Amino acid sequence: MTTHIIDGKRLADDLIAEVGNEVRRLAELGVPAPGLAVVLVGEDPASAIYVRNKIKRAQEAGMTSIEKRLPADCTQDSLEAVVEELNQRADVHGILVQLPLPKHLSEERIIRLIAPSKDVDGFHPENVGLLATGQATLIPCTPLGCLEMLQREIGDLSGKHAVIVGRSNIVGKPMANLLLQANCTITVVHSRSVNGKAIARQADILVAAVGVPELVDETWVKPGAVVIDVGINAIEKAGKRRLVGDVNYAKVAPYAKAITPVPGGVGPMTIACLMKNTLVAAQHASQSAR
Ligand SMILES: NC(=O)C1=CN([C@@H]2O[C@H](COP(=O)(O)OP(=O)(O)OC[C@H]3O[C@@H](n4cnc5c(N)ncnc54)[C@H](OP(=O)(O)O)[C@@H]3O)[C@@H](O)[C@H]2O)C=CC1
Ligand SMILES: Nc1nc(=O)c2c([nH]1)NC[C@@H]1CN(c3ccc(C(=O)N[C@@H](CCC(=O)O)C(=O)O)cc3)C=[N+]21
Repeated sequence: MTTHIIDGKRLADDLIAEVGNEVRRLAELGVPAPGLAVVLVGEDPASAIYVRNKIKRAQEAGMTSIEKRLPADCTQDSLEAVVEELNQRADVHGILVQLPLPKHLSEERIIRLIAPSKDVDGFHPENVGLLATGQATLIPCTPLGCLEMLQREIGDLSGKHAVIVGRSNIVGKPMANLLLQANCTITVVHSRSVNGKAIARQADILVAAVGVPELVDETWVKPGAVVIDVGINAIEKAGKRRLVGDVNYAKVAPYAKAITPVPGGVGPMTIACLMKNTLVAAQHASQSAR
């Protein structure tokens, strides 16, 4: 069996080029460039890299971007003031607050404060509810990127058994909702599941979003399954820092019909979907201004 390696980097480049074309088309009609604001609290180096990537990709797509940095020890009030200012700004169409926040800050309160129409992460309870009822326009970027890759790989997903390992609000739960809407049969496995591995082995589509480096090996995978590895874990190997997923790629790849690599899989698609969501938010803003 030859395994298809799903090239998330190339798909992301294509998607960003498409978004860029639409941004330029709108500019010719006099629609202002979509604006993305990224808020980063603290100095976490990994977060800083993602934020830099997001800003670079926004520029590639012809969007404006602004970065707001706050110190790790900032107050809840000062962070809320930043979000409120961004909510008011007409040139900002998308707001992303990089998570996780330092422990002393309330993520829930910050997410609720972001205007739902600018919530390009799709984390506001209003957008979560719209997703759950099949009415969403702003869908969480990571699950959206995974769905796009699955549809390109498989086509119609109807009737496929999808097992999602992980039930976080940012990946596992919205992934389950999206795949349910795509007519998959869904099972969600988490840390309290009994024999999650045996359940995973029944999957036609296996999505790993666990945050445990290389947890999923070949004993979790039915031969011929399509495997999506959401995990991004920095580990030390032979004295060097390296990124690995939640899937043991070398062990799983020979059995999978198709698999996403790390890096170069879900990560770049997440950022491309963020650009797509920012465009969608800007289009809505220009329609409601008319
Ligand atoms: N590529 C991208 O763009 C993104 C990548 N990520 C990466 O994806 C991974 C998951 O992120 P996120 O969802 O935020 O992580 P969380 O830590 O929020 O959630 C992890 C989930 O995995 C479950 N879990 C933990 N250990 C096991 C286990 N041994 N067996 C079964 N389930 C387990 C937890 O269960 P319980 O709920 O019971 O605790 C939890 O539901 C991370 O590696 C993260 O870095 C995240 C976001 C975007
Ligand atoms: N509000 C919020 N929204 C998020 O979407 C969000 C977040 N907070 N916090 C952190 C996680 C993580 N995340 C990644 C995005 C892109 C890559 C990415 O581009 N990865 C590249 C390589 C990156 C590298 O080399 O370090 C790849 O996998 O090929 C990774 C991880 C978004 N997240």
